[in-house]
Amino acid sequence: MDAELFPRGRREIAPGAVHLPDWLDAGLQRTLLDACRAWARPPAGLRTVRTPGGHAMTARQVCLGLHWGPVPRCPACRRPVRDNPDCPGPHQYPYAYSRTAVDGDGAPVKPFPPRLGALARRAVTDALGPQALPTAPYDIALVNFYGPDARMGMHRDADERSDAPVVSLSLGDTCVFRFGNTATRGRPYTDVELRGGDLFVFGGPARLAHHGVPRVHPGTAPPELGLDGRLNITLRVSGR
Ligand SMILES: O=C(O)CCC(=O)C(=O)O
Ligand SMILES: [Fe+2]
Repeated sequence: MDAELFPRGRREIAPGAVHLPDWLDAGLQRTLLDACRAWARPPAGLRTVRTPGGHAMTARQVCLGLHWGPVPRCPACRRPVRDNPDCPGPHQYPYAYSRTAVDGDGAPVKPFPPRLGALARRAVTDALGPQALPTAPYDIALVNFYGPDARMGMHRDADERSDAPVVSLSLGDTCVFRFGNTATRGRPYTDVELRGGDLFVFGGPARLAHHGVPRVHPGTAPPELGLDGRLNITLRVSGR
């Protein structure tokens, strides 16, 4: 028997941030995993992202719709513009969206599949209600693959021009998802266990909250799925 001591149900982690356990049924998890495997293949496939500081992110990533990644450093001062607001260089942000895998093989980004847009709208409706649906369509997917030692540091999803809720789907291994506040990368935050099949949506006052993945629990994926590791699919509206 595998009874939960504390049954997992819908939980509001912060105003506008909702965790819905077991939102994806086994068939949809399988379908999404197969699709992720296809999206991960070149051209414009899975890559290692380097931060503007030069560090390699441990979660590897592939983008659909628009490619998210670091822009080259400012040619004038060689520093990310975020660190030097007076820099005369042409770049405004250390990360930006582009139509090609600029920090990968340079190929055009794969198109955003309409069925992911429909899934995102269903997710927002279930988590936050139909009034939270954006007028603009969902048009960006980031697929993150986490091996046993991969993590993601605290950050905000702040490169979009839309305040539409972010939709996050988990497949495979369980992780600790840290959901914090809009002001700092530190406390207060809440650690949420995200398992394969779970949905997490953050919008409204939580849209620009810091969040990250401090830990993945290797070997916790449901064996029947056939995924060694964790996949996260993050769906966003670019507002372009
Ligand atoms: O893997 C996750 O659950 C979070 C991913 C994330 O925050 C991102 O891609 O911006
Ligand atoms: Fe994020």
